[in-house]
Amino acid sequence: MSTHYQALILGSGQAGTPLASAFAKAGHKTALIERAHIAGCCVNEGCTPTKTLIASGHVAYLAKRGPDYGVLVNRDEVKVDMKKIRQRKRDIVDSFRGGSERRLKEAGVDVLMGEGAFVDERTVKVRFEGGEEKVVTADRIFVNTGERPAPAKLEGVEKLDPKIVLDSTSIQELDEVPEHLVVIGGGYVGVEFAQLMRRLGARVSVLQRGKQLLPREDPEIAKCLFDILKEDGLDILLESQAVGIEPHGKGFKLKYQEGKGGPEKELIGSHILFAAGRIPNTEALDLSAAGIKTNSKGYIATNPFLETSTPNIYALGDVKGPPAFTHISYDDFRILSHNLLPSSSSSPTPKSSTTNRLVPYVVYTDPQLAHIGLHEHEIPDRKTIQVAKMPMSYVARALETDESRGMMKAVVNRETGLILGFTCLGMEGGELMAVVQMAMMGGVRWEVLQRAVWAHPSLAESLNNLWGFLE
Ligand SMILES: Cc1cc2nc3c(=O)[nH]c(=O)nc-3n(C[C@H](O)[C@H](O)[C@H](O)COP(=O)(O)OP(=O)(O)OC[C@H]3O[C@@H](n4cnc5c(N)ncnc54)[C@H](O)[C@@H]3O)c2cc1C
Ligand SMILES: NC(=O)c1ccc[n+]([C@@H]2O[C@H](COP(=O)([O-])OP(=O)(O)OC[C@H]3O[C@@H](n4cnc5c(N)ncnc54)[C@H](O)[C@@H]3O)[C@@H](O)[C@H]2O)c1
Repeated sequence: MSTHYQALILGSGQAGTPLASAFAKAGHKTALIERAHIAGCCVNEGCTPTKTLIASGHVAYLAKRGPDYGVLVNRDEVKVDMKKIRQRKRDIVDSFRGGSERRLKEAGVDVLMGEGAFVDERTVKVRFEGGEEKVVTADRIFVNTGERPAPAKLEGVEKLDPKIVLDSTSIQELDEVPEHLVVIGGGYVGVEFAQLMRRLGARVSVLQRGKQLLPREDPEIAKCLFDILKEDGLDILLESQAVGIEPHGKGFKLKYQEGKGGPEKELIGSHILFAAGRIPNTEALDLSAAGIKTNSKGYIATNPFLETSTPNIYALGDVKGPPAFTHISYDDFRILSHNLLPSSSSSPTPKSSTTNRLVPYVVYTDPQLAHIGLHEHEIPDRKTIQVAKMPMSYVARALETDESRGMMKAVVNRETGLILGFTCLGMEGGELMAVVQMAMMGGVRWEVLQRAVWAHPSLAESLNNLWGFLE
């Protein structure tokens, strides 16, 4: 016999988890189906653990730079304890996940720890670990099943010891620093882990297929990050493609083509990290049984109200395609709870949607790469805009801290003075970007920021000076 729910959530991601609590608290009979762990990728294998590990990497980096600040340590004696670093990461993840589990329980959500698959547009079958199954039906179904790392695709990879073939999840469980880590892919995952492992003491080589790191970023910013990572001792091979791999001692020999049409070369490494993108968790769902359409890349197609092609089925977070960020998934939760749960306010508000949503993000390299709005290359008519660029070495706070690598760049509308986009590759770039985000949200012209009184010596103070570079 099936159990009927008013709201059924598939996947405990960054939208589904709070949505389940919100529905349950509003008095709806609600269930959440999760096949691996409550709180999804972000908490268990994404943002939380990586930013915790990166904090250890930052301390290692600063410890080695002690003498630059007059703090006398022997650079060569700075050692890392990978088991301790991993335990610190595990503890923080456990505590965050525990918080999510507790909130679901307190809200009265039925949590079903198993894999969900559609039977039809109202029915889902849950398969539990032991093989038992349960059928549930629901008035509304929300899919928040996220993505996972694209599988390692390289001729010969199956012959390697699986312990040295890593993805963004397994690399976080290493108990020692790799001797020579080769990273395939220079996207967000690739650059964050590459710099982290270098700081912890590994030799690191990055193979990036495209002609710049982080292909979606402004080329000038990407080049600036490239130079910073090179300065930190990373080998970065652009326009390079892995061709094949074979076991070599305890590690491997990687054959790759360097540069477009360049010669075939070899690289000896101890561990290989595949960071060449992520794929949606949709196969297990049997979407066709519920008539849910996907786009050409396999992501669930939704309209701006997050409705799928099947009435009363919604998709949230990464499973509906990029941008794939926790805060975007969380905003999907906000949109649906606003549209579907009656508000306590007496005056009705318009339906929320994803239309014109601002998408800020931060890549947690050091310095951080933070961005919001449009890039210069995304604006078709160059005559309508003005661009300002300023090196971080003009920022007093960055100089005083001796973390002045990087640059910032803003794009404004020439006529209205409104800010269209802002990037900061600089220390605490995410915090500075948030200041500009506020201005963009409020429709504040750049001149207002130029004239504002900012506390000295804050990073925000640089917003007095940046606009002097508008060309
Ligand atoms: C290494 C790494 C670092 C990242 N760092 C950041 C960062 O710093 N900042 C940021 O904003 N974003 C970051 N991200 C991206 C971020 O983690 C995701 O955008 C975020 O987790 C949103 O995911 P989601 O809500 O779509 O679902 P997810 O968090 O992916 O959760 C989906 C859940 O669904 C479950 N599931 C899948 N299929 C089924 C099924 N059939 N039945 C039941 N359950 C199922 C999965 O087990 C999972 O728990 C990072 C990602 C990675 C990999
Ligand atoms: N700080 C953050 O917010 C953060 C951190 C990590 C991940 N994420 C999210 O996760 C998403 C996925 O990140 P990702 O880095 O896995 O994917 P990605 O798609 O951003 O980057 C993959 C990179 O690999 C390269 N590539 C692909 N195939 C290759 C090959 N065969 N050889 C060499 N290079 C190859 C691509 O050119 C690209 O640069 C991101 O887009 C982001 O939304 C966010």
